[in-house]
Amino acid sequence: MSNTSLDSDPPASPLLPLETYRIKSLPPNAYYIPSFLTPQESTTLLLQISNHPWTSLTHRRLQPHPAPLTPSGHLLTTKSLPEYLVSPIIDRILSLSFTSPCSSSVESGSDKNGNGIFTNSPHSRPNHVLINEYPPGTGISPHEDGAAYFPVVCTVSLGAHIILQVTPKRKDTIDDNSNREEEENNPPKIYKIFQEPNSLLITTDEMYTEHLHGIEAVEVDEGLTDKTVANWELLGDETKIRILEGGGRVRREEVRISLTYRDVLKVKDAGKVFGGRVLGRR
Ligand SMILES: O=C(O)CCC(=O)C(=O)O
Ligand SMILES: [Fe+2]
Repeated sequence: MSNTSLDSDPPASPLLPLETYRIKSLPPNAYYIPSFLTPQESTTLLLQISNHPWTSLTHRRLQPHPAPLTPSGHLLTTKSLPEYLVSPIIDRILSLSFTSPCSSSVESGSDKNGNGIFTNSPHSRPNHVLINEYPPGTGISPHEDGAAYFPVVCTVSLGAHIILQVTPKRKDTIDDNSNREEEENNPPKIYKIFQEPNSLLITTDEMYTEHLHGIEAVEVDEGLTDKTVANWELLGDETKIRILEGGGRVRREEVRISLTYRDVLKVKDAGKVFGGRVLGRR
């Protein structure tokens, strides 16, 4: 007789309405969900990821699923996302709701067309996942994700913690000396978001369109306090204790892997692209 309680780890905590996870100290809008995946789910996912080929960049590696975007920002493929990237992550993302408790629909995704984070996106769900691998001491330069995507990014972190730095985009001040002076006197605010392993970070709206994000290429993150970490209140107790005991310094001891879920606006079915002519819209 099988006893599932013996061979599975405890289920992920029921998801609460999105508002519960809002990072209140940030411009609108960002949400941070600790323990979005269970340790067992994260181990299984890491194993699946390791079975697929990586594209190597200078300091890090990545996997675009189901395919890389074309230079013009199109998703051109006949494939859809593999099942291990859909369940449980997309099901759970779609079950997150702005209005009602969503614990009963966590696995079925039954709330997906209600009042969720992808309700107004063209495909009503993420259709692309970029997996990035960061060995300790590596990062990603400040950038914006741009117009190829619906402005919602859902990032799952695995392996090790990382600090995402978010900063308002500079206004165009090239010929404006007074603005330049003002910016020199008031350096732009840098927000730090501490991403624990197995967490989900959602950024959207002004956070997506008016800010740059990046990760410093360091082995030790420093200056972390309840004042400098934007999502301090949403962190687990163990993490807070680790930061406090380290005097605001935390070493990145392991490789961190992120899965970035987005809805690419323009999708073309590679099977319908013929002689350079697109016969189907999606
Ligand atoms: O790894 C991350 O958390 C950020 C990745 C990122 O910014 C991107 O893929 O555009
Ligand atoms: Fe990005």
